[in-house]
Amino acid sequence: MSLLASKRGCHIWHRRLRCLPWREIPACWSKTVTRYSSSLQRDTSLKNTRNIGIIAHIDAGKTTTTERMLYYSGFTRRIGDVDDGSTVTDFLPAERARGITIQSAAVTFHWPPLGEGTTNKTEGPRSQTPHTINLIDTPGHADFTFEVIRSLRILDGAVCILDGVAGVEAQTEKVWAQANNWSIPRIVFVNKLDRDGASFERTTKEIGSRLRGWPIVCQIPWWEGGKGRFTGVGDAVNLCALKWAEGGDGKSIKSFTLQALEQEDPGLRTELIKARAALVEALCEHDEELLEKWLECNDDSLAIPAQSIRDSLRRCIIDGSGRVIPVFAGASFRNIGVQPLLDAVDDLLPDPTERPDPEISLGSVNGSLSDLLDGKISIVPSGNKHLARKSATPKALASKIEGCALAFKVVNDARRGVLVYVRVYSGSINSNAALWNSNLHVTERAQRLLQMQASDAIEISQIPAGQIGVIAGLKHARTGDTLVSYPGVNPKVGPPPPLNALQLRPIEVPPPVFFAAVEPHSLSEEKNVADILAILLREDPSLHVNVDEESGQMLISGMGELHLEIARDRLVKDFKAKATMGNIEISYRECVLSHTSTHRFVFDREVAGKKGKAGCEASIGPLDETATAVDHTVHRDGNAITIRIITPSPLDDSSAEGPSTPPELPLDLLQSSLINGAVAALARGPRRSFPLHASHATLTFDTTRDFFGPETSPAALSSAARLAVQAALQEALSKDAIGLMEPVMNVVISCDESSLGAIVHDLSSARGGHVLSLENDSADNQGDDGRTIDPSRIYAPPDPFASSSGTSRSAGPGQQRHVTARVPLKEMVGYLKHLRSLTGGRGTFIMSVDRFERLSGPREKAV
Ligand SMILES: Nc1nc2c(ncn2[C@@H]2O[C@H](COP(=O)(O)OP(=O)(O)OP(=O)(O)O)[C@@H](O)[C@H]2O)c(=O)[nH]1
Repeated sequence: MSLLASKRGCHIWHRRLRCLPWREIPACWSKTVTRYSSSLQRDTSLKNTRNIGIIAHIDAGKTTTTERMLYYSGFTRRIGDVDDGSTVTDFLPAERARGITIQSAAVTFHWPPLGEGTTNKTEGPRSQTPHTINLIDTPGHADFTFEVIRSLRILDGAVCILDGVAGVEAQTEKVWAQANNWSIPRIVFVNKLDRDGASFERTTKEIGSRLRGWPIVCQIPWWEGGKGRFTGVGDAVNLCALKWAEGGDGKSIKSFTLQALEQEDPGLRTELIKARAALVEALCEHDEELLEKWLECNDDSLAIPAQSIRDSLRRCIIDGSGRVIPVFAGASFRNIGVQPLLDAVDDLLPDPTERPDPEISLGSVNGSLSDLLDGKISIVPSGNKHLARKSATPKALASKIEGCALAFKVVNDARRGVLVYVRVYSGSINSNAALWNSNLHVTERAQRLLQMQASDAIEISQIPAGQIGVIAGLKHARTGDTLVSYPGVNPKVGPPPPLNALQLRPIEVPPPVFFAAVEPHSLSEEKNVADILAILLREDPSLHVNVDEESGQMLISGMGELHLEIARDRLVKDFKAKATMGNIEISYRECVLSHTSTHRFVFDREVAGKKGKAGCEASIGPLDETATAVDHTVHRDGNAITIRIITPSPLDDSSAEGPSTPPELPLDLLQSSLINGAVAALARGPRRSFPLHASHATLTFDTTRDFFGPETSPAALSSAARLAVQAALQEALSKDAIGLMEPVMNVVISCDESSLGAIVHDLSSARGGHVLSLENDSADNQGDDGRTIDPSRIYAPPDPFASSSGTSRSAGPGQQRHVTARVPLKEMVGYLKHLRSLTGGRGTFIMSVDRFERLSGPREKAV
């Protein structure tokens, strides 16, 4: 019924304007289809799968665009609205209340919708075949950058949405650079072109100057009559223009050929021909194949088939270097431009098989997953006599890996419990498989596998390599953990070492710089609050919780004020914990200024009704980054911990490397127990209870002296290590050798030339900052790989409103400047308000932790 109605509406629209027949517009752009269900056969072919993310600055329109994508794909029956809190992807109450995306939501849909398009086509646009699109919506606020990075590493491609008014913003640059690091192929969508002050030309030039790649304009905006309402786009790839019906749901679109444009809008036609020439010329600079085609066509850029251009665009972006950036235009809020953008996702972005092999780490060994599976990485540890004797080859050991997946998101679902989103990298994860968590060293069963559609789910039996899915029922897995299916092993010990330490695409969690105390309202509520915090930590590993051993006080720390405010909302409003969160304060650090003597501690106490006894010796000093690591050294939270195990000289096996520990105390268990104890001691400094930083603890365990048979349990070892390190810290305190450190931020401020002086003065005089650089958009822009982007060589259609609205920012007082500075975090608290007043509301900034710096005398007193 709705299908008929929508078609009829379109026909009327076509007749009235005497343009092209209905069939010229891809059917999928306008039909309403029913949502797919588990009974429908899903196209799981990897060639037709796109794992993509949407990245951008806060408020650029990611959620608004996603909602349209879901609507046009037939996934939803109405368009959700960010402003009235009815979106599908922002489904946490805190997200809906604030209108921002906090956690990236993953959603699967098809484009074109299933049942449409031609299947099994061997040539022509890929977008004529239904593709499974796994879409990850990522947050744009700087406090959640870590969430973006975590999502980025599992993506095969990304759509970067820019606000056509604000242009390229600081956060976009930051996420763009991260996407370069992960080599993610990208296309850009310039959104909000309906708004006053929008400038496609300026934004395109900024893409060149600030994102440091060559923008290739694939679509140009269509302003009604050249200067009127934003009504559609000119498509330089397919040589046509698309006009959206005013005020509709975006399904009524008229297509005009170049010929039809002669009558409809000759100005647009002329510009479209220019755009095609510029597109071909720019691509030919990067792609020999297209150059040959162009020569074959006698240098006639209009004669080159659209498919050749699509293929060339694909080739140019597939390496993920960002050197070529296809640019599309639209206004998703007005429902303009989203369907061709979806086509571009199918046509230009890669499928999982076209992506580079994921990197892995196995303890200290790094490599790629396929090298591991092909037996090219030596994984038989020389000290492991058992494996060596069985002459198990690396290939034989690795080939037993049935599936390997990365948990990229954990969500607590009110109905289904904790859901773990995974991307599978090899083999498959099967329902009910035993999964070894190589971060936590536990085995868990994948009780149920689901395909998520934002808040809806379909049960599936398998998640194959290349796909994204959800595992329900896991009790431990956290965001960022690697899960390995390795049948036939003891669930307690997992795959043979070092496979039990296999990590996919490991990333570092940045240090938290704000903290707040969490006070449960009653003693009986303590356990509940601790459980809820544990779920929040599983969801977001950039949150940290420390419980003070002595006072029992819980401290939660995170990346920014908003980050902790959201954690508080989740705790109190979503989970209904009876607890109060105290003021959000800066998380300073303590550091050890000189080396202490060694302190031995023998722990001898009953723990949970079991006797525990273990000894350990510890000393601590400042961290020397230049020193070469000896013994077993690990780095945790900015500190180093060295474990020395002293054993009687090896008796039986002179070829064995490393100390031979008592059989009931395997070396890795001994080391990890001691490390856990040291980490706990370093989490709370002796002077002001701030965590230690830049300190180096050395722990010695002498098996003849510190080992007491079965009583030396992991818990006793950790306690002995903690108390020995604490004793060393107390010595440092008594010698006045504990200093304070503060987080110093790397700040990038974007402002007009006219506010630059006031900002720089304020930063360096009032805030104790150091200005590092002052850039402008027209500066000589050299990319990381040394490529220089000359903005004057970038094609972009002229903006009809540029001169009248004064939006040009290329020269004069309106020119955009970017101030990079290092400023203590303390001086940046509440800075946005101040910046707004200095810049008449136009300035924006982003910041990230640069380092911790020792506080000087007067600043120390102010803490
Ligand atoms: N005029 C206009 N407004 C838009 C357009 N796209 C989005 N908006 C508005 O811009 C605001 C931000 O849109 P969102 O979709 O929430 O932006 P976002 O990028 O998801 O923001 P975060 O989730 O906070 O990162 C909302 O008020 C939208 O209605 C557009 O094309 N034109």
